[in-house]
Amino acid sequence: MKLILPYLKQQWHLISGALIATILMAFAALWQPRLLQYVMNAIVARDNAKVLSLGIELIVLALLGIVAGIVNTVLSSRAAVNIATNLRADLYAHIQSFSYADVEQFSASKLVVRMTNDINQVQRLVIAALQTVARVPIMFVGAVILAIATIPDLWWLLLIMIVIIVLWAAVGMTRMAHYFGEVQGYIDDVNTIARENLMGVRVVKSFNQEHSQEEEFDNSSDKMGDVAVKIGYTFSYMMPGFFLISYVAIILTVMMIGGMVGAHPAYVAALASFVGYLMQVLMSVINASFVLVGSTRAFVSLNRINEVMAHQATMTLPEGPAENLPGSVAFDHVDFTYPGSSHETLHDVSFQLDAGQMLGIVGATGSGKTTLAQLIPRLFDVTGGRVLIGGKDVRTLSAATLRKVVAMVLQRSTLFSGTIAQNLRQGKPDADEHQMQWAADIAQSSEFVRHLPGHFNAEVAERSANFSGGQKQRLAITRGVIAQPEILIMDDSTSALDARSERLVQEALRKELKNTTTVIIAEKIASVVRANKILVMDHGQIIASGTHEELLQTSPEYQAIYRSQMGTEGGLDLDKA
Ligand SMILES: Nc1ncnc2c1ncn2[C@@H]1O[C@H](COP(=O)(O)OP(=O)(O)OP(=O)(O)O)[C@@H](O)[C@H]1O
Repeated sequence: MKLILPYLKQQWHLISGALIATILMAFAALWQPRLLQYVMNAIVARDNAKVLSLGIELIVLALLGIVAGIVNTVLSSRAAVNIATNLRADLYAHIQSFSYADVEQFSASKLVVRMTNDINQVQRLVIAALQTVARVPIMFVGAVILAIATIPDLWWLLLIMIVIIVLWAAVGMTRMAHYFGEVQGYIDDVNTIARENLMGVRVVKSFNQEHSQEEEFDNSSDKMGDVAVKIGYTFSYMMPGFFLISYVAIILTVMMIGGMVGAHPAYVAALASFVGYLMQVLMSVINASFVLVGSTRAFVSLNRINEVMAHQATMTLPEGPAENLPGSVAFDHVDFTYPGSSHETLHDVSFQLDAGQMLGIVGATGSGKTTLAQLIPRLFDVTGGRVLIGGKDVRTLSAATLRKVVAMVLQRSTLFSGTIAQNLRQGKPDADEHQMQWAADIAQSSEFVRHLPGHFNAEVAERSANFSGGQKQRLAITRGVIAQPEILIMDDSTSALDARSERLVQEALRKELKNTTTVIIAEKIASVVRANKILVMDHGQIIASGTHEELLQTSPEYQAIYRSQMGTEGGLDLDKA
């Protein structure tokens, strides 16, 4: 609740208007049975003039109720939408401050559900609350008082009906609250499965996995459906139960009044009014229980949003302007364990690289190459030792400095929907066409961009589905080099390029980015053969380092990798490199 209070305060004018309107609605509704009673009395007394004036009063009251209802709906919807929009914007901004590890901890699809479904629940709660929170207590208390004032002798009947209805509502509500909590969990599951399947649609299709994926989705969806059926079932017996209780109360009222008419003839005219109040008491309890049920669902959502909002980014980068730093890199006895993992992924990693040098990293799959590289732009913090750029611990560098000095190109390059130019400007916001062309020439992407309609203004589809793997990698390299970073990390980012293109990229990098330090993670030895230093990784440790020639003499592991690639594309290419 604390989470939503500031948002409610921001909308106080709309909320006050909605509450005033709902209070007016309550009073209009409460007065109607009483006026009806007066009309009955006037009819019995054959006072036509009074019947007419009371009739007009009834119509005016009904109109007032309708207008107040419309005003309430408009204002409460607007307040709820504003609150949801502001909350969503703040949630999104907060998630943006998360480190890579934080996003992994929650999982991307769960964060999306928080921003969509959970916020919608809160929006619905605000609307329901503004429509009922003030009205229900007024209606309930007012109807009870007016019912007793109408036929004081039947106070006990009213009391019994209220107790039974409240108990009945409590039984149903407890069940519903439980089911709604369950549904929310299943929504998360269904979203995760749908997201993974749709994002991996090519794999699903190529492995003919549609059927098994469908089964998995259906399984979770069925569980959600089962709970929804239970919710429907609970509704289906709760509502008739409410009406049964009220009909029994009405029959008892009529029977009781039948016995009292002798002593109180006015009770006949009061009957309709009393029954009207009985129904209003009933409706107040039903409305209150629905809002409470709805709010348990929304409170689950609020808690889930709060969980994200309360999560402080595990890593914050210092604020400050972008510094100029030389591109030297040093690892000083670095240990690293992934958050939540029980074993060290990197152990005692130390090496030094001067500005402008090229570092190659090779090693078996899972040996820690990517992990090592991720520590340079500080995607994660070391758990022991230090990573230094230009002689400074990366933990002391501002976000602006780190982003300016280091660019990282990943194997699975992510391009965003929009245009090629927009994607390239993520690397350099003020990049002009000339600079784009220069970077594209280095990354060997100018040839295919030239053939696209609109060239750099060509469209990039969602998940860059309109580009091949090699084209995506070339564009990602273009984005990486466009700002001429001091340090360029290429994590297996030429794997989809043919040997000739890869060699051309490397030659262009050497020629155009002479002062840039390059860190190249590669499967193929041919990709790193010209490096000033090559690290051979195994189980999170550097087991050998040196130049290609040195390693061929000294490292059996390097020799083994080299031999395994002889005669392959990489091995053949090595001779030409
Ligand atoms: N986000 C993560 N959370 C927990 N463990 C991880 C995470 N990412 C990687 N690992 C683990 O860390 C180890 C090193 O992974 P890393 O990706 O650095 O290897 P790699 O040498 O780059 O492998 P490859 O050549 O296959 O890309 C692996 O055992 C992997 O399972």
